[in-house]
Amino acid sequence: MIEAVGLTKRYGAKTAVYNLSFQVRPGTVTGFLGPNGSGKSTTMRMILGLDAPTSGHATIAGRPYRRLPNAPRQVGALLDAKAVHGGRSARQHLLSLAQLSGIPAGRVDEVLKVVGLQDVAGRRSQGFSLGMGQRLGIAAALLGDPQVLLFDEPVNGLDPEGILWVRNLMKQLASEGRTVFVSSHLMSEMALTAEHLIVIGRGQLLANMSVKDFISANSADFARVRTPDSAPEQREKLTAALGEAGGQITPEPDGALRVTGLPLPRISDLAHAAEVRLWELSPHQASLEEAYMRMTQGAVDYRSTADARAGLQETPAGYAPQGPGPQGFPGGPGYPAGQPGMPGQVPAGMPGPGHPNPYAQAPGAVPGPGQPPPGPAQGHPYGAPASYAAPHPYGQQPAAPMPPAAPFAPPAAPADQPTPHHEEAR
Ligand SMILES: Nc1ncnc2c1ncn2[C@@H]1O[C@H](COP(=O)(O)OP(=O)(O)OP(=O)(O)O)[C@@H](O)[C@H]1O
Repeated sequence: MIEAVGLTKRYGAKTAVYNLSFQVRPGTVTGFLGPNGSGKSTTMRMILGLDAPTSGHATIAGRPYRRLPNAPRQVGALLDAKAVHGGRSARQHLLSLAQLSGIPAGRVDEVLKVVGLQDVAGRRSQGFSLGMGQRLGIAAALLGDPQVLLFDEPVNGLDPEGILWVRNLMKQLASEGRTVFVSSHLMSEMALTAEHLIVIGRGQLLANMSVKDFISANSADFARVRTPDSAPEQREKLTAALGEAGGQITPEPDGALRVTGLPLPRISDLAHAAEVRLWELSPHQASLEEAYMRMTQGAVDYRSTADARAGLQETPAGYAPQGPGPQGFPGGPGYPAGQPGMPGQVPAGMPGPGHPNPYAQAPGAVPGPGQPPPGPAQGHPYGAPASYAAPHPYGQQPAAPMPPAAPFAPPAAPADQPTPHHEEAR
């Protein structure tokens, strides 16, 4: 199990992670979601002992990573697939990692097969595509057959076959009783891969709950209603009737109406009473992506000008932006003990009032209790040391039965291709 307790990380004036507490349990895939810059990588680096927390602590199997006996044999991680010596072949790279951790060389070919790189194992990794680099990083994480695995954006750059393979691999690793903690920006993918979610925004915990609960807590159920396209007056009549009955109606781009606040039978009765024919009356629930966008909309640092959230509904009624949150939300039932409740616990730099998410709507946003003023720059270089290579684990057990991936059709690049100096410097 991975546990974070009150994790806080400041880089000078920047609070990257604030008072983050959660547990990642074995046996399920736990997704780690958050907008760009929300602190996911920083959190993973603190768990892996690569960054020192400003306060709080993180443990794996009850101990800080650096105090784990045989840490490299217990924990595997993919943090940065590019942290590979480009002049080495995939096999050489894995062999050097294996040697450092006392892993038998035979394990290298096993993991190369698992990730589908056996046919390009002799190629220099500088010629690898993004997806091949990801596979090599995953191979390194699996090298020690570890019980605890952390993957930062493992499907980055993978094609659909690769994404499916990663999904199945994560699930299999979890089904073997391992702890699998995986960050991703692909919400649809996370919905298929993870059972549990930890969502952060601007370094703070936004949700810690099952995918199912996350979607239902963040989605306003709505009905789609369509009247005959050839009769716009019917649509207007229905809009008026539903509005009078207390429904909220939003036109959809295809001419349908999105109705909230009225149950389906009531909509049907109102349409009947108004003598409006319906071509469609269907119940809908938001996808994980929509639920995620709704939850994090006040905690996004970097946003495109064409707002992808256009068309999303306002915060659903009953979302309880003030007072106790829903199950698993800050201040709500099931929320992890020791987390700051809502309101008034928003640290400096967090969104202020008016944002439709739990933190942003907390009245009187103030620095967190006991939060010291920003300290001097911490001087933790973000890119150093070689990140995913940090925990190069190995378990003495025989290799876990993992499904091999389809091998790559190797690109035509000679194995002895000279390595430009600047590439080596990566
Ligand atoms: N070494 C550092 N020095 C200063 N600021 C840093 C450093 N590392 C991270 N940060 C800042 O901390 C915040 C969190 O960054 P982090 O990389 O952890 O986010 P993330 O959720 O992993 O982002 P992404 O999804 O874009 O990878 C960002 O604002 C980032 O700029």
